[in-house]
Amino acid sequence: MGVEIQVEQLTKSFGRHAVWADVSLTLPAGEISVLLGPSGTGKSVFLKTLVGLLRPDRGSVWIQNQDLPRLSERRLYAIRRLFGVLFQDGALFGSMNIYDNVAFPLREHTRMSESKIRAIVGEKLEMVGLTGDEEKLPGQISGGMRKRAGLARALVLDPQIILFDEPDSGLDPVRTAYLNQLIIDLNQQTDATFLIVTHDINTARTVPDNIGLLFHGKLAMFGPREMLLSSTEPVVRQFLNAQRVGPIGMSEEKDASDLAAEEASGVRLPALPPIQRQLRPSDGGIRRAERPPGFWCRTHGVTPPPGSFTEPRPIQEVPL
Ligand SMILES: Nc1ncnc2c1ncn2[C@@H]1O[C@H](COP(=O)(O)OP(=O)(O)OP(=O)(O)O)[C@@H](O)[C@H]1O
Repeated sequence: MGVEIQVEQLTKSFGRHAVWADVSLTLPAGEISVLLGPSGTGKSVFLKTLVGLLRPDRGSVWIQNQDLPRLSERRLYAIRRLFGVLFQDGALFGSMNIYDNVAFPLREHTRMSESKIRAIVGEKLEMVGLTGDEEKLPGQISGGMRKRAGLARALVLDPQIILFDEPDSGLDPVRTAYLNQLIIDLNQQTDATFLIVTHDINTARTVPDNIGLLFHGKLAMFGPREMLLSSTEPVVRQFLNAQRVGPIGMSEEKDASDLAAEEASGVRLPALPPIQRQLRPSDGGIRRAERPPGFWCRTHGVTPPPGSFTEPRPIQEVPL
């Protein structure tokens, strides 16, 4: 079972550059959360701060009653064992084949025998669909395969928290769809706590249990998927619907005159699109964190946009 992460008033800057301030949120144990935000708002910095690779200026990251930023290097090292991290490019060692890359954390952090290591590496490679590719070097496989190899490596120590930094960057829509299904299936199998940084709005709308949005140095909103997808808060609405009209401009925040001009021109955001059903495990089972479609809206008296939660239409086969 995954563990809860409680972030309180977290603040990070580099010199005079404030990245974000007073970020507070709880990543519920075993649930999938997505973190969104315009480029440069500090999503990767947030992941690195969670795992203790960067120290915040102030604030707390509570995991199992321990406040990460206050831990000694030795205790931090121990608690990092709870984490698996999938970095953007898979972060594989170019000179090692896929097998050795995936075996690396086991050889570094455990005293397991090579036969035990072989069993675990084989199991994780099978989970991500890379059985048979053990001997290949990272340079000999596609970007999508490198991501999956990076994921297998992130899984070998059976982490209770998995952080994904843009798992879908550089992938075509079909491979992104496969990866999203893999993420849902992995969450069902491991019950770990997932946090995914992504720019892919379709991923954000269909995969997570919770969504967070960083904007202009603050956490604009964090909460259940249906809460954000039905929100009319301007920043959330603009970002989750990938629109130009709204407070977010090309260089992050529009200035007052741009916003006033937009207002005067009478352009309005289009109606909220329907909320799609959340992606489900491929074996037809359920994830522990899964809720029935529309559950949050119903229990909070929110009327979802028309057409929400309808069953996807079966694809009609057209005779050639
Ligand atoms: N080690 C560092 N030293 C100084 N500044 C840094 C460091 N790491 C990140 N930054 C700065 O912090 C800001 C946030 O960077 P980050 O990579 O977290 O953004 P992001 O939201 O993940 O962006 P993108 O969506 O484009 O990947 C950027 O301005 C970046 O230059």
